[in-house]
Amino acid sequence: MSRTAVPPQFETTVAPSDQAGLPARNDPQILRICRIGRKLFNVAECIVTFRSSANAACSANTSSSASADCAASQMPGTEHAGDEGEAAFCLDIAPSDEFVVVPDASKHASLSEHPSVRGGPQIRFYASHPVYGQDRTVAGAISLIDHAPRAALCESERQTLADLAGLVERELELRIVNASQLDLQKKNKNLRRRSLIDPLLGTWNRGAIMRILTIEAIRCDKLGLPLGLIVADLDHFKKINDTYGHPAGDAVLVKVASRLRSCIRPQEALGRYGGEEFLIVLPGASHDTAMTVAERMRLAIASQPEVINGVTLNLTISAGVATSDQFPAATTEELISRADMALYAAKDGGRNRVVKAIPDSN
Ligand SMILES: Nc1nc2c(ncn2[C@@H]2O[C@H](COP(=O)(O)OP(=O)(O)OP(=O)(O)O)[C@@H](O)[C@H]2O)c(=O)[nH]1
Repeated sequence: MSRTAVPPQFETTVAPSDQAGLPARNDPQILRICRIGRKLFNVAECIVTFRSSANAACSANTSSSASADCAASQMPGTEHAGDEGEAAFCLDIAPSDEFVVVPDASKHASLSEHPSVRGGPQIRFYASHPVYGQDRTVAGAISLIDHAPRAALCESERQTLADLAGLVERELELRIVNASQLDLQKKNKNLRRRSLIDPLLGTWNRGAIMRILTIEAIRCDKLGLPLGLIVADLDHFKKINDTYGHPAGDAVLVKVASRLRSCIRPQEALGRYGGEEFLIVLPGASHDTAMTVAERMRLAIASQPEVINGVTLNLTISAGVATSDQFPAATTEELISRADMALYAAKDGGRNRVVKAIPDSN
């Protein structure tokens, strides 16, 4: 439906504003202020309207329907005939940077032509105070509407309307603070996550897997559960780098990490302990279980060649296993050292094998 042009003194000057933090339509806090305004002034309607970045559509001289693009809060339960309702009337009138009062719109030179004055809700009295955003530009307005003519507002009434506008401004400020706090929390979370993840492999990095190991060791100890550790290392990886280049070596590491990850359960953790060395933490895993997982990992790598840049590579890993049920008095560092020693034994033994840590014989 085409809209009646509003008089120049009420014309919306289109200035796209930042919408972040603008209250939603029928925001409960803004509605509360509207209810207070309605009661205080004993008027039919108290309406808060905001400019949105879609305000181009709110321009008085466009023919498109604008109210859907602009936020308007009003008392619930009031009747509106589409664009001819009170909210649409307020949205038609630009949030001026001055206090505006029209005692009888039907006698106003240009507003008398507005469809909401000539017919529809029969608007007569109209008063409005600007609402400022954080940048001190006009963000919207708080308006009073009545269906009978009224006297212009006295000084103290103007002050009351200005105070209500101040409350709306406070709500806007709160929303902006809340929005930036949420944004900050999200960024912090992402940063924290990034600081724990290996950027190449997407596994836990060394710091993170060590923390997981410490936490799980304490938890398992409290629950009387064993804790299993696997240290796994790619065999002859230097040769791959030297033959096919570092990027191909990186691609191999990514594939190996992915295969290793497929061998563990969600409560177990895979971390990059060094260049091509992985540490796997298995909470609740006994010696036998940890050996089974390590053997599953070895097979997952060795059973099928990997194709990198069109080159087929037969990969293998060696692994050392140590568990707390084997070494009940060991610290986490000692357990890692035991698993490491077993890994060296696997390398010495010819690679592509799993070796368990041997308790001292005395
Ligand atoms: N492409 C790539 N190579 C890495 C990365 N980190 C470490 N390396 C390489 O991994 C290789 C490890 O070599 P070595 O320690 O001799 O181990 P290896 O050749 O696998 O021999 P064994 O472990 O004894 O079987 C070195 O060439 C490192 O440069 C990485 O992130 N990307």
